[in-house]
Order: sequence, then structure tokens, then C-alpha cells
Amino acid sequence: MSNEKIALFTIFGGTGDLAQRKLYPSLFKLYQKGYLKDHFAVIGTARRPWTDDHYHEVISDSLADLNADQETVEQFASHFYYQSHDVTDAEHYRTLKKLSEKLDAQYGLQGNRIFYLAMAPNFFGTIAQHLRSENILTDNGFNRVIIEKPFGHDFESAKELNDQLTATFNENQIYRIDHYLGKEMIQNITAIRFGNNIWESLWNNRYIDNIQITLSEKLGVEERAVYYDNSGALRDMVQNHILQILSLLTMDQPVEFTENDIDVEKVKALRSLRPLKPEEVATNFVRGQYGAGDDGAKAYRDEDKISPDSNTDTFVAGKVMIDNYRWSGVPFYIRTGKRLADKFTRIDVVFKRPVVNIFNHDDVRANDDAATSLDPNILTINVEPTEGFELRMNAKAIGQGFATTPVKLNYSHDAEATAGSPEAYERLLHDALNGDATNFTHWQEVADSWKFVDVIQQYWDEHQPEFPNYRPGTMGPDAADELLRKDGHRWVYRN
Ligand SMILES: NC(=O)C1=CN([C@@H]2O[C@H](COP(=O)(O)OP(=O)(O)OC[C@H]3O[C@@H](n4cnc5c(N)ncnc54)[C@H](OP(=O)(O)O)[C@@H]3O)[C@@H](O)[C@H]2O)C=CC1
Ligand SMILES: O=C1O[C@H](COP(=O)(O)O)[C@@H](O)[C@H](O)[C@H]1O
Repeated sequence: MSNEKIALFTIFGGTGDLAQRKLYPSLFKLYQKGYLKDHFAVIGTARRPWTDDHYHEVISDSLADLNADQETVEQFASHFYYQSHDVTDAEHYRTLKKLSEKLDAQYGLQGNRIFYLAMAPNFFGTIAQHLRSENILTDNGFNRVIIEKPFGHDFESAKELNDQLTATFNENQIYRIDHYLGKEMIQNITAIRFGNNIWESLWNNRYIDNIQITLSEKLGVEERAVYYDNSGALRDMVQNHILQILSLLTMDQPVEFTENDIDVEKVKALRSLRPLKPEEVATNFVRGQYGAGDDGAKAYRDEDKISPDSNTDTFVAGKVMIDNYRWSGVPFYIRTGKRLADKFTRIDVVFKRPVVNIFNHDDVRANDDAATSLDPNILTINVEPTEGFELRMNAKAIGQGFATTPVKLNYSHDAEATAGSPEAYERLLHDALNGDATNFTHWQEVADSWKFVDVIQQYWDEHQPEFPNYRPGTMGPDAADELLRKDGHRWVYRN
């Protein structure tokens, strides 16, 4: 049976960085795998006056790292058409409509349309509005719109944007990208939780002590300084990726593994986040900005296109509580930042220690405490660069006598399987072609996430930070360690 998908992609922002670095290579991989074949076409659109021939060269260059054979690349690129225009100009859409109809007839696209908005978010509303007013949507096929992040700057702007989009598209036609949801190991969270009785029966406040989510980046803001300086780590990484991961870790079991059932549970989890009062922000959240490195690395404020007195956060750590029966009392520690020690994403699930240490009764008596000096079991989900799981347990140390020692059970996907597995954007484009929005964020999730984050951002905006406060190559400011220390915890990953 053929797996071929039929669609016309219209990429707004076809000359941009995202299109060239992520979208064209991902579409090409779908082409190599036969999901895209004869019945697809792509219109790239932006203001630059490119010709189709030049566009084909750009497509070909964007695939350079994939080492594909030239003939396949040329065949793939021949499905691409470039249209130069300004998206604020209604004339643009009339030309687009004509070209779309021509390509539909030429490639047999059955009215199926995917509109990919790979542009600055301030254009999303106007594009959606023109797609409606200029009758670009079809009656005979599907119409889906993929929206890049950021989805708004706060709850109000996100709502305004959503209202603009829903004036043209139904919620089930809107695919809000969160590329973390396309990552193999993030998708694995539901598999390990709901596919293993040992985990699901322990996945609650009786057995779990705390959960830590770390999204650490070694690089700085690179080419995206202007966007980042207006955003900061809280908006850039916490509102979306981290809260999405948190919702997958904490949601209750969906009735079925379907988009709707999963969405219902994720929304419940996000609605259970304990909202912070402004006066609680400083004790539950830490912000940071990197200074200069000993090796001559620039401070954030000295980076290109960054304001020299910028108060933008390049690091966030926080303690999040979830007020429901399953999670009451369990802290979720989150952190993310630029120019940290290394590039990795991991989740550490720290279990409660055994209540009695039969191997050392003095230990219990001395502490007068339920916890013992036995190490806690820790399940680590390595999201990247290694993909796999690690479980720390206590075992008998080899040899005479009886002492316990921590050991690790380790599983990693093998390098060959990982190399062949689809990249996040490829997976998500494939899902959108299939009409499956499970790994996209629904409006209610976006809304609840912004409401949680807005309180923190607003408090920060009203209070002057003491920046810079961490050195590049570290895991952020000392206050991020103190955040856990004062609860009697510590980060599982420390450098
Ligand atoms: N790049 C990345 O790694 C990531 C990007 N994103 C998001 O993706 C979106 C695009 O980002 P990115 O590709 O980096 O941005 P770029 O600045 O590289 O691209 C912007 C695109 O918009 C086009 N454009 C700008 N103004 C107009 C206009 N008035 N009419 C028509 N086209 C216009 C530009 O082309 P021209 O100048 O020719 O008009 C260009 O193609 C943003 O929402 C960003 O936040 C999200 C995650 C990662
Ligand atoms: O969304 C974003 O994510 C990247 C990090 O993504 P990863 O897949 O490389 O972990 C981040 O660099 C960027 O600032 C942010 O907008």
C-alpha cells in the first residue's frame, strides 16, 4: 500500500533561516521515504525577488549535509515554486491563489493545503485574515495551518493571535509547533509511563520525591539576538517546551492514546499548576544572565545586536508545584539557559528513599527521620544528545561483608537507529500531513502556560535584576543550587 501523502505546501518565509535549515531538509527526508512523491508541490514565498531557478539552488544547498544523490535532489527541487511578494499586500494572495490552482491541477493535489507560517509572529494574523478574505482555502480538500513559535508574548497577545487565527481556521486545522514534542525521547515519556506497570504504579507523590527537568544549551543567542532579547529564557523555553514536558510527565492516563484524550489530560495537568503570587516569585524562581567567560567569551550584554543594559534572562530555574491528588507535595524543579556547561536535555525522576535502612540501624536513629542515607532511586530520561534511560539502584557491593553501593542500569538507543530516526521537524510535518495534531499544542495548553508564566515575567519586569550573575560554561547562578538546597534537595546533574 502506498504511503504517499498529497498536498500543496505554502511556506510563508520561504527565504528564511528556519525554512532553509529545518523545513526543506525535513521535506526532503519525507520525499526520500516516499511519503512525498509525485503528488506534492511547495510554494515558497517572501519579499526577495528570487526566480524559480534560484530557489531550486537554495533548496539544493539546504540539503548539502544530507549527501543525497544529485538526481534525487533535482527531482525533489523541481516540485518547488517561488513567489515574491509582501504578505501585507492583498495582491500577493491573488497571485498565490492562481499559482496554487495551477499546481493543484498539474500535480493532482485534490485541494489539500498546508500553510506553514515560518515568519515573525506579527504577520500570522494578517496572513490568516488574507487567506480567508482572498478565498485561498479550498472546499474539496483539507486546509491546515502550521504556526511557528513564539505563540504570543504573554496571555493577552496569544489570545489576540488565536482569535485572529480562529477567524479563518478551526482549532482542528491549527497546528502549533513545539518541536520538543517531535523529539523521540519526549514522545517516549508516554510509552514508558503507560506501558510499564512498575512506573505507572509508582508515578505519584507516595513514591516520587521530586522531578527535575533540565534543557541546557552551550551556545548563546547566535543569529537570533533581536528576537531573543525581546523574549528571554522564560518565554523562549519555559512557557512552551518545559511546560509541555511537564504536562506529559504529570498528566493522568488518557482513556485512549488519541489526540483528544491526551489533550484532555494535558490540559488538566496544566490547569493544576499552582499559580504563583507575585510575592512568591523571588523564592520559587531564579533568573540569570551570563557574563564574560575567562576564555574571552563575550558577556550577553556585549553580544551583537544585544542592548548593553539588557535585563533579558538567559537562564531560568524554578520550582513548580502541582495541586492535585497525584502530585500534591512533589516539587518539579526546572532549569534552562544559554552558554551553560554543555548541550543536553534530561529528566531526572528522583524516588523517595527506603523508609528504613536495615543495613544500618544507627543511621535511622541518628537522623530521627524517615529518610535514610541509602541513595534514592533515580530514573533519568536522556532526551539528547544521548537517547535512553538510566536507573540508579542500591545493590550489594562486591566482596566480603555487607555494604550497599549505588549501581546504574543503562539503556541507550543504538547510534545507527538514532541516526536513521526522523528529526523533530520531519516527524511533525509527517503528522500534519496525516492530520494528527497529538504532538502539537492546543490553544488551552498555550493559554494555561502563558497564565502561569505571565506572573513570573511581570514580577521580573518590575524588579531590577543583578545581572550578569553566572559565568559561561557553568550550570547557571548559585541561586539555582540554593533553590533546591533550601528544600533539602540538589540537582542530579551538576558539573
Ligand atoms: N530559525 C530558527 O531556528 C527558529 C525559528 N522559529 C520561528 O520561525 C519563524 C521564522 O524564523 P526565521 O526563519 O529564523 O526568521 P528569518 O528572519 O530568517 O525569516 C523571516 C522570513 O520572513 C520573510 N518576510 C519578512 N517580512 C516579510 C513580508 N512583509 N512579506 C513577506 N515575507 C516577509 C523573510 O523574507 P524576505 O526578507 O525575503 O521578505 C524571511 O523569509 C519565527 O516565528 C521564529 O520565531 C522557531 C524556532 C526556531
Ligand atoms: O525553541 C527553541 O529551542 C532551541 C533549542 O532547541 P534544541 O532542539 O536545540 O534543544 C533554542 O536554542 C531556541 O532559543 C529556542 O527558540
